Amino acid sequence: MSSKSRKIVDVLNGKTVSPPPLWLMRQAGRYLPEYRATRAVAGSFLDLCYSPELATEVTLQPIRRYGFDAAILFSDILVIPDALKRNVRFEEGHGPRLDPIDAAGIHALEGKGVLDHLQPVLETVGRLRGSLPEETALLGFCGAPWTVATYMIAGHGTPDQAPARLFAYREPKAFAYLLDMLADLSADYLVAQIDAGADAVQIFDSWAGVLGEKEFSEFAIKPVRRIIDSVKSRRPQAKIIAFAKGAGLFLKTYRQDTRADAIGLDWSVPLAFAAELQKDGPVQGNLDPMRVVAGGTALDEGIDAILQALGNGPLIFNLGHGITPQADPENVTRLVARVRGEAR
Ligand SMILES: Cc1c2[nH]c(c1CCC(=O)O)Cc1[nH]c(c(CCC(=O)O)c1C)Cc1[nH]c(c(CCC(=O)O)c1C)Cc1[nH]c(c(C)c1CCC(=O)O)C2
Repeated sequence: MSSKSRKIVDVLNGKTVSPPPLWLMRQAGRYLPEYRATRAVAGSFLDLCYSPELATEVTLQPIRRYGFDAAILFSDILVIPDALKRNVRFEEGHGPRLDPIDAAGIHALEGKGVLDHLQPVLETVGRLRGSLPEETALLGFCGAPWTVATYMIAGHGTPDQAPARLFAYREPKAFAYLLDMLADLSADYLVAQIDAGADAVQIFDSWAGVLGEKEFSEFAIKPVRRIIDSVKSRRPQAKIIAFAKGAGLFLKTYRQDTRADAIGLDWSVPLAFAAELQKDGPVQGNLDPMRVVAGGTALDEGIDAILQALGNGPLIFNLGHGITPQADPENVTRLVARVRGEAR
């Protein structure tokens, strides 16, 4: 690798970097006109995910425009269920749809061909490492088993993941089998992304916040720990960010028990608590994406509060969840300048 170190990797190694490096969850997406233009010629959303040429292009778009410190592979957490033949599709205005799975379906899942199916995504990772500026980190990712399982069981997004919570109580054996299988496939997938050129990987547990205490331990911590142990046993240098949205007070034990190098924080995490969490290691977050829609002083004040509370420790500046399609690209320009201290 290069002699120049990538700032996000430095932070993941526990260093304080000032100003903090930044990237935004969902930084390649519908708020960007160039993304919408590529999306329009790509066919379906999954066609875009499986086209190394177009997926590379949309990954690079926000890097060209804003010079973020990291690019995140353009793909989706649902490519694993797609590789498991769950008939994943993205319908305009409806979000993802899958064939809902039951206990018998879970035991019939066939994991063998999954990495072959994901070969185009791994090719995208390799192309990206060859096209990115030397100083820009490349992040790979996967969904956490709990969040991926919620979509597989319900067959679509729901406000509270009631179908998956109910299934977990009624069919504990099948559910545990599904989480273990997703964890093992995800670990293999992350190792392959690292080998293809990813500097670090993020595990997205977007639905961790609907779990009770015991369930958080069983369904959020345990499978993510299984992924991290598996990846690190094979690639000891691998750096892993774990983002459990809505995990609140569980975040302290989440970091300790998953052994993630950094934890992602959503915007509901109080900054004083975030500073406590930062004493145990690097944190990433946590601006409310609506502040990027609002712009102006709402944006500036949100940024300043995070920098003040967390800027003197290991921090990767990010949003508390993905940027939304309503965000004005000009507000992102303003955000980048302010985080980098160019606008105060
Ligand atoms: C739960 C989840 C999914 N996908 C993902 C998560 C976890 C993070 C989160 O909670 O946001 C992760 C994801 N999805 C996407 C990325 C790309 C990388 C990035 O820029 O962050 C990443 C990291 C692209 C995408 N994934 C999706 C889009 C929009 C689809 C389009 O362009 O037509 C993008 C850019 C589609 C998607 N994919 C998913 C949903 C619920 C949707 C529909 C929501 C929507 O329409 O905004 C599942």
